[in-house]
Amino acid sequence: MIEAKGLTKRYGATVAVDNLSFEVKPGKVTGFLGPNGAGKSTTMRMILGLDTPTAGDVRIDGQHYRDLRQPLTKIGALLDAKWVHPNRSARAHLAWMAASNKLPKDSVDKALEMVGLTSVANKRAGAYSLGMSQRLGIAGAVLGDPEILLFDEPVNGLDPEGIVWIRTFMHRLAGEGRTVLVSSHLLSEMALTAEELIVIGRGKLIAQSSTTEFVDRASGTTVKVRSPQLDQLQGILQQQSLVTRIEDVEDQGKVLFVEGEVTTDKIGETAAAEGIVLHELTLQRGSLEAAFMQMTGDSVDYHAHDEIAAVTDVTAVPPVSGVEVAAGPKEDN
Ligand SMILES: Nc1ncnc2c1ncn2[C@@H]1O[C@H](COP(=O)(O)OP(=O)(O)OP(=O)(O)O)[C@@H](O)[C@H]1O
Repeated sequence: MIEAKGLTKRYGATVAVDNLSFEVKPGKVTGFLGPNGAGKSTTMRMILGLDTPTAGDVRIDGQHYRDLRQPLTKIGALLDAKWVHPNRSARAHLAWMAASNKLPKDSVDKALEMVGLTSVANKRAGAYSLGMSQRLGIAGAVLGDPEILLFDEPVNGLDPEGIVWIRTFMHRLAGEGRTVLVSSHLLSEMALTAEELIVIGRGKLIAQSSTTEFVDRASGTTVKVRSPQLDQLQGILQQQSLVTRIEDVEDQGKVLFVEGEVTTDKIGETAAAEGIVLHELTLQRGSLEAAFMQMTGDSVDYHAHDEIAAVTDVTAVPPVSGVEVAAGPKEDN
């Protein structure tokens, strides 16, 4: 488990992280979200002892990083996939990491196998594609078989196949009972990857909850109903003080939408009691993009309004390609 209490980091006049408290629990993938400059990387660096908090504290299973005896066996991290020496092979790079951390010799082969780099392990890392470099960075993170893993923007710049691979890999690590914290700008991808979320803005905590709760709280749920007796059903639901509207939907005809605190069970039972035929009864959730924009709107430092609008407009892209919420594209390396 990772536990931050009142974590604060100031760089001169800039408050990068502001009195941040959160917990990252084992057995789940926790997404770490926030607009550009929200303080995600600074927080991750403080967890790893690479930056010293100005105030507050962050601990890994009760200990500070600097007090861990063999850090790689407790916590592994991917912060920057391109920090490997370009002339070194993946195997040589991992062997050096393993030796300097007194890890068993077979840890290198195990890590290469886990990330699928065995067949190219002797090639120089400088010739690797971005996807292969990310895998090598992840191999470094899992080398010591740690219980806790941090990944800063692991899917940045990857193609759809690479993104799906990373998602599956994160789920596997969490399924093994590990604690997995992953930051990303790709919200639709995070919606598929993370069960839990920590959302920050301007260094402050905005929300910590399950992904479903976060989305439902910010954007609510709607029940969609298709029926040949829509007007009759609408009348009955309105008598129950439910908020309803009927819309013409392309290729579907008239559709009834019921908003607010309502379940498909309740509507189904009401319809059955009145002998109303239903052709469709579906719970519709808001998107993580919409919830994120709503919750972090005030904490975005330097978005132009038209940039936010542009981002909102592209939320219909397929899940795998994701949505970039940042004000500008992040560097791939
Ligand atoms: N070494 C530093 N010196 C001065 N300011 C810094 C330093 N590192 C970060 N900052 C500032 O702290 C704030 C938080 O930055 P940080 O990189 O942690 O945010 P982030 O959420 O990771 O952003 P991004 O998504 O853009 O990577 C920003 O205003 C940034 O400019």
